[in-house]
Amino acid sequence: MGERTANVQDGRIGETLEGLASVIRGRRGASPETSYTARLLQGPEDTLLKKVTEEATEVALACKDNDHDHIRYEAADLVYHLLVTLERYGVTIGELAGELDARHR
Ligand SMILES: N=c1c2ncn([C@@H]3O[C@H](COP(=O)(O)OP(=O)(O)OP(=O)(O)O)[C@@H](O)[C@H]3O)c2ncn1[C@@H]1O[C@H](COP(=O)(O)O)[C@@H](O)[C@H]1O
Repeated sequence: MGERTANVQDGRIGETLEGLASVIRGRRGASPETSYTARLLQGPEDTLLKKVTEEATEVALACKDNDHDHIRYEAADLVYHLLVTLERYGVTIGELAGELDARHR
């Protein structure tokens, strides 16, 4: 089931990431009272940076358990928090793609 879900998404990961990045960008001016994303974007820098570090650790722990569904779940948490981090520091998805493409051999 977990594998199947992942495979269905494979063909449109770019669309998914762009869509999520766009939602996150739109939360720049949202109220921190109603939006977790707005709290991360507008709150203390260290809250966001600590969160993205924690999420990376949670991916590593799920890998150590070799738990497929848990790895996928925590990876999604990490990607979301990474996208919020990129938005906060002004790095676009396009720039990220450019960096990755430039490394492609
Ligand atoms: N993709 C996400 C997303 N992924 C994770 N999270 C939040 O990130 C937090 C993760 O923190 P924790 O790891 O402590 O929470 P947890 O998963 O319950 O805990 P663990 O089991 O991992 O330990 C939770 O509050 C989640 O709700 C997200 N919050 C928002 N989004 C996206 O952002 C959009 C805007 O949402 P608002 O933030 O509500 O504006 C949403 O429509 C979603 O598309």
